[in-house]
Amino acid sequence: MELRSLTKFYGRKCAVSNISLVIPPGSFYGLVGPNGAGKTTTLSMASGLLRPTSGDVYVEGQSLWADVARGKRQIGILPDGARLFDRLTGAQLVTYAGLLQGVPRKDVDLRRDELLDVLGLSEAAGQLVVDYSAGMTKKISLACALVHAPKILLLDEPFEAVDPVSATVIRSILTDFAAAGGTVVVSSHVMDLVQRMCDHVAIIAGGSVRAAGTLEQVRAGVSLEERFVELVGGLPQRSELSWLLS
Ligand SMILES: Nc1ncnc2c1ncn2[C@@H]1O[C@H](COP(=O)(O)OP(=O)(O)OP(=O)(O)O)[C@@H](O)[C@H]1O
Repeated sequence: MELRSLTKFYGRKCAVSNISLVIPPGSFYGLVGPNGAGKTTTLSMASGLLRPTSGDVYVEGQSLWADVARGKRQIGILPDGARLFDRLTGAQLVTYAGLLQGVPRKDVDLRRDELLDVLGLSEAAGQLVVDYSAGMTKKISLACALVHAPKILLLDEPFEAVDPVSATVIRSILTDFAAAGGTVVVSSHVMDLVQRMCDHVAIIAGGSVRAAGTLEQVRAGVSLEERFVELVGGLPQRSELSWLLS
């Protein structure tokens, strides 16, 4: 997958400016950056959810935005704060996602049950998604992203609100997926996690790429967190908050 000169304006606000990234097949790619850096906007444009102001995304050399429906069949998406059909049960939602992607009914049934089991959601399968916790919602969204067996996974904050056991399960699913030749892109604020999990990383700040490449290239001999602070800027001066501490 390749992002070429992606730019997004929201009205007069430039959220993403000329972002280009080459994401090699089979890579586990981390997208890190401070709040408001443009990670969600970038991932949304890369997933076919948000039309770029300019630039394009190429999947296996073909323009995503020339035929979004075709591109989306190859991509599994975990959008940040996505609106789900949350009056469906978890099982119904995954079934719906699979059928929508054209997966045969018997395969959907099999994959859904396996995904719910692996993600620890079997018991909640018959519960409405609106009644799920934040972590359960994240996991059911991930099941929806995986059910059509895409080649590329674009996951916005997949570990946010997820308990440590589920996070380990998700990490191992993603690692196996990448080892089998699939491409995974995750955004995260957790540097340690990205450093342990990803083989490539891009640091984004202020809507543009500050560093990108293999983890080792970007780290340049220090920890990812140190490199991040170095590139994004130092810690802001904290006011005394005397009113809070008195
Ligand atoms: N729909 C929108 N309308 C206007 N501005 C927006 C919109 N969505 C995002 N922005 C702005 O674009 C910039 C990038 O936002 P984005 O959500 O892509 O950042 P992010 O890196 O994902 O942040 P976070 O880590 O906090 O989730 C921010 O300044 C944000 O305020």
